[in-house]
Amino acid sequence: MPRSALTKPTFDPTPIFEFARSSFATELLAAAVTHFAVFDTLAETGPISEAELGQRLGLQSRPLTVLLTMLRSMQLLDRDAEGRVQVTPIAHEHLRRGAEFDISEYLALSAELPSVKSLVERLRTNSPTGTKPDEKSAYIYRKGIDTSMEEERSARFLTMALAGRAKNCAPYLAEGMQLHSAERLLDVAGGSGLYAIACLQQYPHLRAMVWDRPAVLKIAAETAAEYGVADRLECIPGDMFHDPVPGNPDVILLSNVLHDWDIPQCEQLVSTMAAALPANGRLVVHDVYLNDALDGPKYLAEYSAALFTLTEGRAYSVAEYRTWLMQAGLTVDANVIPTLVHCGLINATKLA
Ligand SMILES: C[S@@+](CC[C@H](N)C(=O)[O-])C[C@H]1O[C@@H](n2cnc3c(N)ncnc32)[C@H](O)[C@@H]1O
Repeated sequence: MPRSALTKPTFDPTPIFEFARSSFATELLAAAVTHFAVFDTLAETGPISEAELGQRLGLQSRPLTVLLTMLRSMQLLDRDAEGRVQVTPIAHEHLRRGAEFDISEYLALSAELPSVKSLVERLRTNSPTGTKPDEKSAYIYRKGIDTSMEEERSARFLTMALAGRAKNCAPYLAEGMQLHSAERLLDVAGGSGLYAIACLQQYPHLRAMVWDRPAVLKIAAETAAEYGVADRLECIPGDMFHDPVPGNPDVILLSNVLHDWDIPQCEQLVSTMAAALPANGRLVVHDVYLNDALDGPKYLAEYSAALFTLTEGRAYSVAEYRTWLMQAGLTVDANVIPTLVHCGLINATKLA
């Protein structure tokens, strides 16, 4: 009897994901106070633009956004009326060296932990794991980087890690995708294929393709057999940045893909996928979404830091996704359809 990808979990695992990611809050706070002296810098300058703060701290845009999103979500920084970064009253009282109720020495206790020092180095160099000679990147493949996704054992480990989340989210995703009149779904960088598989089980007329690296597709093929949909699922090896979009899909899914990449690559991927769609075709993003003000929520600021350390991306806001989708000529639905584990679907259509 094939397995069902449409059975929902009894208990929502979201709190467990939050616990697992929460160490990034501790580490970023220690980094900000002790290694980057964010609060002392702002006490000296008063409110300044993000760009100027980035220059003073020696941080490029991606690490600066990850750090500021976290500190805003903790309500230690906010913006003044002109949008400049400023210290909040609680941070002014407690995180300024020499202030009467200063607690920064207490936070310095954790500043020398190896995990904090490693995060500080990654923030300074804007580099994920895989950028040192003895390391390999996780989840990302592009020409010129050494990545675990090309080697069978590590690709399996990383893909199965995400299959755990996918099993929980997939029944919700399949409902939310609304594929009653779709014919061919392309799951770009689809990993284990569980999202495409759930869609195939939910919509019996549908065919699907998973496009990913060859080592990852071995797992997708095994999973399709286990779930009894191998006859309707095609595994297509390729490089989404360089190869033509395969299979003439009328719906393209980008699930947890764009958050692995920096903004120029996100724009490139969205524009390539939009160009490959027929009139009335749909591009669907499945991801987590920071607040448009990039000030939280805290549990996603933590996830954004996790993504920053593992990949070349971070978490983005709905406003950021909307901008890329609209730039690519798509019409974006107003609502995000929630799935699970803070994820949701943004649906964008290529109107005729
Ligand atoms: C974070 S995982 C997402 C997997 C799945 N879509 C999900 O939601 O769980 C990113 C996937 O992108 C794939 N990938 C990375 N770079 C790629 C590239 N250049 N071409 C095709 N696939 C790529 C990885 O192998 C990995 O399976």
